[in-house]
Amino acid sequence: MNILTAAQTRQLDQATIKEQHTTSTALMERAATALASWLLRHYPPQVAGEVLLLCGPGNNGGDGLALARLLFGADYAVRLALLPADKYSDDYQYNHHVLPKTIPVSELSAGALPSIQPGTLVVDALFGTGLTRPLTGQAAAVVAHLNESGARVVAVDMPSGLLADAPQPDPAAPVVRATHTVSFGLPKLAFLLPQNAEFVGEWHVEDIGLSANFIAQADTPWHLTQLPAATPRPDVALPRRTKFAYKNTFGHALLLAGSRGKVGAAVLAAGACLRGGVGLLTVAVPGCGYDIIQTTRPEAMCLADAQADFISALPATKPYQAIGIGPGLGQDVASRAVLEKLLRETQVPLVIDADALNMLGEHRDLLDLLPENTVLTPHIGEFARLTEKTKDDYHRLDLLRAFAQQHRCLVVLKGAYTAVAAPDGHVYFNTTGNPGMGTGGSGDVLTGLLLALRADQRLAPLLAVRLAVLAHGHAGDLAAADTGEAGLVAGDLVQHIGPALRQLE
Ligand SMILES: NC(=O)C1=CN([C@@H]2O[C@H](COP(=O)(O)OP(=O)(O)OC[C@H]3O[C@@H](n4cnc5c(N)ncnc54)[C@H](OP(=O)(O)O)[C@@H]3O)[C@@H](O)[C@H]2O)[C@H](O)CC1
Ligand SMILES: [K+]
Repeated sequence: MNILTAAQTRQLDQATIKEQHTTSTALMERAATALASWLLRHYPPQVAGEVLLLCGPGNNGGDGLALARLLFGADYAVRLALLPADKYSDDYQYNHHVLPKTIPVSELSAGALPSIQPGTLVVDALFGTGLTRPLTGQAAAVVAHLNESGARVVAVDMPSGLLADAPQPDPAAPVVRATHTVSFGLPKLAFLLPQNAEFVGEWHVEDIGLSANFIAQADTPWHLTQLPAATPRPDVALPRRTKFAYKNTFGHALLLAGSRGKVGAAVLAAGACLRGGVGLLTVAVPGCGYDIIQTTRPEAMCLADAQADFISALPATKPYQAIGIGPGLGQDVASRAVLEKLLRETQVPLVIDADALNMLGEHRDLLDLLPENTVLTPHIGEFARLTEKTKDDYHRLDLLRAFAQQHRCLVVLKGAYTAVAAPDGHVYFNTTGNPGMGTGGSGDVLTGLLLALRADQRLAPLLAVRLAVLAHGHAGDLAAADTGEAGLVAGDLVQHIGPALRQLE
């Protein structure tokens, strides 16, 4: 699924109107109907109490006016407060004209701020994708008043004051802190960035029949990776295994991992690789890890390094279709020499994680040795060590795209919406997973899963990476359903990889 800019959503409206021979007024009615049905599901009249709708002068406000009419018809207690402006959109004026006369309407003029009780449910229909500059004056005063009220806020399309696809020019300008943001057709880029979470709240997307063709062919570097069942046009799926598939199809992977006190990372990554469907797995660990791997992962073959505490030698890399290095590796200079030798010696698909990433960060010259389509899996801190300190999440996305293009690699930037950047600069935001996965070893599991799918000879590099990230998050969601988010441990992820992958077929 593509993610569009604010400007593209306006073109999407026009494309929909033309393609479906409908009108903007009818499209607004679809939006309002979707909003009303969302509210009926999440805040039915007896739960909502009084609903106060704050409406701006454009089509965001128009959505609010149309919604007020529908809620009023559904027996909600509705009150309106309108922001005065020197011009109003046509669809705003239409919905203002057809508003039931018995709905109380006040004006958000200078000094007259609406009374908002903590129990009031506020609908923020002040500004949406038409916002072009920071809020000032009366609009800013209303938003500040709303944020202080402690009321539950449902934002229409965007929390007012936030731009859909760019950083705030004035961080001091007020932005609505919404409990929920309900948008149409597809999420905005702003919804996927951690710095905006306090304003967006929990985001939802309602289908209002917007032109799927326009969305599909829109020119954008931003995309979503969704479960096949979650989208009418799945663009990632795991091919089913044919009867005559055999071990070589699914590859022989080598995992270089572990050091004294961190052999568990190797155990977790190995387990994930095996559960991820790899044909054969060989795990190279320091001497201290040999018995541990052989005992905990009998399905894997094991190579013990001559050194007891860390990996000091690179095994022969020829027999493998993919090689992973990093989980629990430690920072010993001998292990760094192994990484450098691996980079110099092989063109086999690589997955580089954790300590091995930090080694690349400290020795940037090694980046020039990365084979094409190498997979790097930094979290935000590791990415900063690979590039530079970033001023905000948008700047980090620019750096991410530039890095992937410069080094022709696939970068998995781990976070709430893990972003996969491809060598062509396109970015795919993952939509599965939960905060319970912020637990030790979760990254080791992802590395193992990435290694398994990169060893799968049927999968192109980008598809393998998107599927691994999707399955990892989905395994986390399946596991959290059993253990709860707090109780989730990385081993639970390994246990749920099989069921997660089955839902991607
Ligand atoms: N397909 C869809 O997603 C649909 C979306 N709909 C809704 O339409 C809005 C977008 O409506 P639009 O009229 O383009 O703009 P807004 O309502 O967001 O803003 C209204 C005007 O406010 C002015 N503006 C911009 N920034 C500020 C500011 N900081 N302070 C004051 N005023 C501001 C701006 O006009 P200017 O000429 O002053 O720039 C805006 O035009 C979308 O969000 C959805 O809610 C459709 O209803 C259904 C389909
Ligand atoms: K809004």
